[in-house]
Amino acid sequence: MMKIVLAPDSYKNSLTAKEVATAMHKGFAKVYPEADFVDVPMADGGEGTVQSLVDAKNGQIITEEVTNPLGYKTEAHYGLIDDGKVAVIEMAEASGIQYINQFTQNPYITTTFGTGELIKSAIQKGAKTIIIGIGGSATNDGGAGMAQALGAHLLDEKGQELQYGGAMLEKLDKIDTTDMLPELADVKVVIASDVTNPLTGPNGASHVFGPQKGASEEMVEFLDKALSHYAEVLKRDLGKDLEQVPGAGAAGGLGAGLLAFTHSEMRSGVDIVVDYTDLKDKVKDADVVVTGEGQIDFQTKFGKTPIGVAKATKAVNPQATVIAIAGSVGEKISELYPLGIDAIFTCVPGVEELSKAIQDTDKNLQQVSENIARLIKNTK
Ligand SMILES: O=C(O)[C@H](O)CO
Repeated sequence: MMKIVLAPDSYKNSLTAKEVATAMHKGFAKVYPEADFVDVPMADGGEGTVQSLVDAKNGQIITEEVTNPLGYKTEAHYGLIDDGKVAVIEMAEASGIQYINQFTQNPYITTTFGTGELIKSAIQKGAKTIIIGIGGSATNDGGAGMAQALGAHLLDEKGQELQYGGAMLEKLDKIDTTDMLPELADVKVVIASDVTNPLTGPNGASHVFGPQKGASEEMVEFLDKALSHYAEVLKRDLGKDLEQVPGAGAAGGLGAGLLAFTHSEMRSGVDIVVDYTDLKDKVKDADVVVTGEGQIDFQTKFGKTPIGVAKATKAVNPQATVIAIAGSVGEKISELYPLGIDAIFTCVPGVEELSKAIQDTDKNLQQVSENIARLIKNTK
């Protein structure tokens, strides 16, 4: 029997990954009603990762009141899967750039405290592994707020707790971890970072991502020095030398903070999702694997979902046909063929307003999926 696996990412501002998979499934089922279908919502550690993993694994969404980057209360969500043993968190839920605007943005004071509160909530509910997608942040605090929410004391010369924000790190004199959540010792943190920048320097968090969070040139210099000082104290007090580690500069240095204060490792986001959804097992006897994302172009090769799905499939089943369907197909997609995607299609039927294309995505995806299935059937 024909086996067809539908393993797309979400289409941003349009459909969740589960909804995309369902639309593809419906289109293929018109031509192959008897086929063995497996829908696997996918993600790459970015926006939508919590929803995709919760959908793929029949998990649960948890809502918590936490501190937003500006210090106000907000509601944020994370996921629990595998009977609550694994939590899935997107840091932007609590500490993302959507919380600031041109009037309120100020990376001197924005904090990752809320991300720490989400981690704490998950641990208190029994999670032993935390998958955390980092990026899209409003912060430049090196994950200091996150560490404080988990009980670390970041003290100044007078032994006073540092206030929120990246600028305060300049005053850091001592780190005391004795009051940190004891359960942290048995928790593994798996970090999916959106970039590989180091913590400091010209390619570091402050220089590259500070301006988008409201840092002027002068602020960038100050924040970079503050993070460098923070890195020195992390090295001295926790024995972790993180300043130039790839990904340490992600999410305003939250990468460094997680590596310093938790038992953690950085991995490619899509590889994490491939593992937790058992994708390789599901595709190993598949005839056709369909993946996709809202916009596909040569940049997809830098760790986006379709390439992760294609590589995972070809590693265990080189004979399978891997097809990608996207809303928009951009430049140099030929760079994706040697990486395992056999053919790429757009689901947009013609020149039209973006809003219309977004509105019709479900219908259009079904249509193109049916057409692809008809072609496959005809050539078999
Ligand atoms: O949050 C940020 O600073 C950017 O997305 C890079 O991680």
